[in-house]
Amino acid sequence: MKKLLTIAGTDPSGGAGIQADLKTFAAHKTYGMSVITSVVAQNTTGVTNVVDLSPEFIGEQLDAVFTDIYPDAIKIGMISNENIIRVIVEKLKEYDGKNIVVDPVMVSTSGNSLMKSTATKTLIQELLPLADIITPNMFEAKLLSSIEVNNRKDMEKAARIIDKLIKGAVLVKGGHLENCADDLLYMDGKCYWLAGERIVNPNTHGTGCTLSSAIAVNLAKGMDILESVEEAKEYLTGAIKAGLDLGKGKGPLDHLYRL
Ligand SMILES: Nc1ncnc2c1ncn2[C@@H]1O[C@H](COP(=O)(O)OP(=O)(O)O)[C@@H](O)[C@H]1O
Ligand SMILES: Cc1ncc(COP(=O)(O)OP(=O)(O)O)c(N)n1
Repeated sequence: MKKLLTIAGTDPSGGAGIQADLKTFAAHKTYGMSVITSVVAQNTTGVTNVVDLSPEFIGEQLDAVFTDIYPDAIKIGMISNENIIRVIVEKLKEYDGKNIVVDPVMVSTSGNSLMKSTATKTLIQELLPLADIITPNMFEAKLLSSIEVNNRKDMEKAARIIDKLIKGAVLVKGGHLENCADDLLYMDGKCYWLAGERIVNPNTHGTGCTLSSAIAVNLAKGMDILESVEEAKEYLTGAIKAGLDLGKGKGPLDHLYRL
C-alpha cells in the first residue's frame, strides 16, 4: 500500500486542511499520515482563530513519521510563518522527501489569511524549489508572480514567471475563472490546459486541498505529473458533482463518492 503524508493545518468541520487530505488518501486506498502545522477554528462559514504549533514540535512530528514509515509522497498545505517553513525544509532535506506537492495556501475562500504576508519570500526561496509541483490558485499566482491574474492569458503569463522560481511544474488553478473551471499546467516550457466544466454548486470548501492531495496520491502510485493532475482533476470534479450539502456556508465535498 502506498504511504502518503500531509503537512498542513486542521479543519474541525472536516472540509479542508488535514481532514480533507486524509479523506482523499483513504478514498484512493492509500495509507494516510499527518503532521499538523496549525490548529484552526473554522467551519463552512469561515475561520475564527488560528493557533500555530511551535516549529520545534512540528520538527518532532516530522521525525516521528520519517524515522518510522517513509512516505511515498508528501502534500504540503497551510504553513503560517517563516519558522515553520524553515523546519519543514530542514526535515525534507534531512530525510530526502520524495514526490513533494506544495499547495501554497495563503487565504481561505472566506477571506481569512492563513499565511503571514512576510512568509512569502521564505516560501519562494526555500520551500518551492523542493517541490515537484506547486498548485497556486489565481490569487496565490498573483502574489507569487507579482502580476495581476484575472483571466486565462494572465494565468499563462504568471505560470511562466513562477516557473523560473522553481524546479518542478506549476498548476495555476482556475476555480475563480468565470464560466469554466479550467486549470493550467505549465511544465518543461509548455502549457497544458485542463478543461473543467464549472459545476453549479456553492459547496466547494476544500477543493484546493483535495486536488493537491489527489495529485500526491497519483505521484506515489508512479504516474507522471500530467497524468497525476488529470486523474486528480477528474476525482475532484466527481467529488463536487456528488452534491453533498452540509453546513450553513460553503459546504465540503463528498470525498467518498467513488466507494
Ligand atoms: N464550481 C466549480 N466547478 C468545477 N470545478 C471547480 C469549481 N470550483 C473550483 N473548481 C476546481 O477546484 C480546484 C481548486 O480550484 P480553486 O478554487 O481555484 O483553488 P482554491 O481552493 O485553492 O482556492 C480547481 O481544479 C478548480 O478548477
Ligand atoms: C487548514 C486549512 N488549509 C487550507 C485551507 C484552504 O483550503 P482550500 O482547499 O483552498 O479551500 P477553501 O477553504 O479555499 O475552500 C483551509 N481553509 N484550511
